[in-house]
Amino acid sequence: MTESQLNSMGWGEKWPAPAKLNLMLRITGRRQDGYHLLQTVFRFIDLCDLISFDPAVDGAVRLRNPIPGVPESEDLTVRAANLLKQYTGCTEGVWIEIDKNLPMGGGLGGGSSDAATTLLVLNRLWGLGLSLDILMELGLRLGADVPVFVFGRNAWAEGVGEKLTEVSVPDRWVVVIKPDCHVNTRQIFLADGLTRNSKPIRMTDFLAGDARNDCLPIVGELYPPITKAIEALSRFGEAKLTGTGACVFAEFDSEDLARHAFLELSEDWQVYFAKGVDKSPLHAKLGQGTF
Ligand SMILES: C[C@](O)(CO)[C@H](O)COP(=O)(O)OP(=O)(O)OC[C@H]1O[C@@H](n2ccc(N)nc2=O)[C@H](O)[C@@H]1O
Ligand SMILES: Nc1ncnc2c1ncn2[C@@H]1O[C@H](COP(=O)(O)OP(=O)(O)OP(=O)(O)O)[C@@H](O)[C@H]1O
Repeated sequence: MTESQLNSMGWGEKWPAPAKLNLMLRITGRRQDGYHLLQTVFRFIDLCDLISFDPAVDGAVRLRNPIPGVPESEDLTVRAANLLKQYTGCTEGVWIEIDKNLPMGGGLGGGSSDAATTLLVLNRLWGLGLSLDILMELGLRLGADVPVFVFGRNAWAEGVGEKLTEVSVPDRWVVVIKPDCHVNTRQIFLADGLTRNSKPIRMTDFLAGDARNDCLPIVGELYPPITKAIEALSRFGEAKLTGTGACVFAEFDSEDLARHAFLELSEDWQVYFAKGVDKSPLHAKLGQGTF
């Protein structure tokens, strides 16, 4: 096949892997296997990693640019591609290249989103014909945040984050601070002082303003830079923690106010400026066709 034929199929193209924010997060219980039952609202933003795929003739799954500190076989894109091969018996190989823009250990779900993009795009490029439901189920085996990135719409989530209902949240501009620390999600979920018995709420309660994150007290205690970032962002808007952190964010109705906050905070912090979107940029690029 010629290079232009391969490109027209989507090989060699850059596919987005967007970030998510948790607009609220309640921990309502714990399963026998230790995983926590949550209620959360996932909101997509337009900050993205970019991932490209090229055919590999030897049938292996390989990374062109492994992420420092993450062994190639543990990278979530490699695990996602190998899971697809194992599940379907597909014998194809692939070279994966990740332009990493999303901070790691930030609560923006970067690794999970990279995995979801790999599942969806290779399903298309390898012609596997798996449904969105099956891809979400495979995604859940890789991490609790992967299914929503396969789902591709802002969502109210329950279970460990895999029971998803599409929701409409207001269009907003977003400023995100990445404090200078990495939060280990597992450590937070194992912490003694973590609230694990929040009363479940309904979507209408969230829309009426009940939007706390149960991880914040313990995360703030363990990571002082996150408390400082919340204080700094609170000068401009309602500052919240996404997931287990480390990132904190505020939403703005006005682009000008968001830009003002972004510029002021940029002097002292690693800051990102983003726009909330209803649909994952990956799904927008994949279009309506079969997955
Ligand atoms: C905090 C959130 O980001 C909210 O969206 C997610 O719940 C975390 O999702 P994730 O990073 O994909 O998490 P995983 O990679 O599945 O799990 C990391 C570790 O966090 C703990 N974990 C995670 C999710 C969950 N609902 N309960 C848990 O107890 C488990 O100990 C697990 O070993
Ligand atoms: N492609 C990848 N990109 C980023 N991290 C990866 C990747 N593959 C594996 N990882 C591992 O996953 C860990 C968590 O990374 P990630 O960026 O998803 O964190 P996060 O934003 O806190 O995610 P979450 O909100 O889902 O908890 C990293 O520290 C790294 O060890």
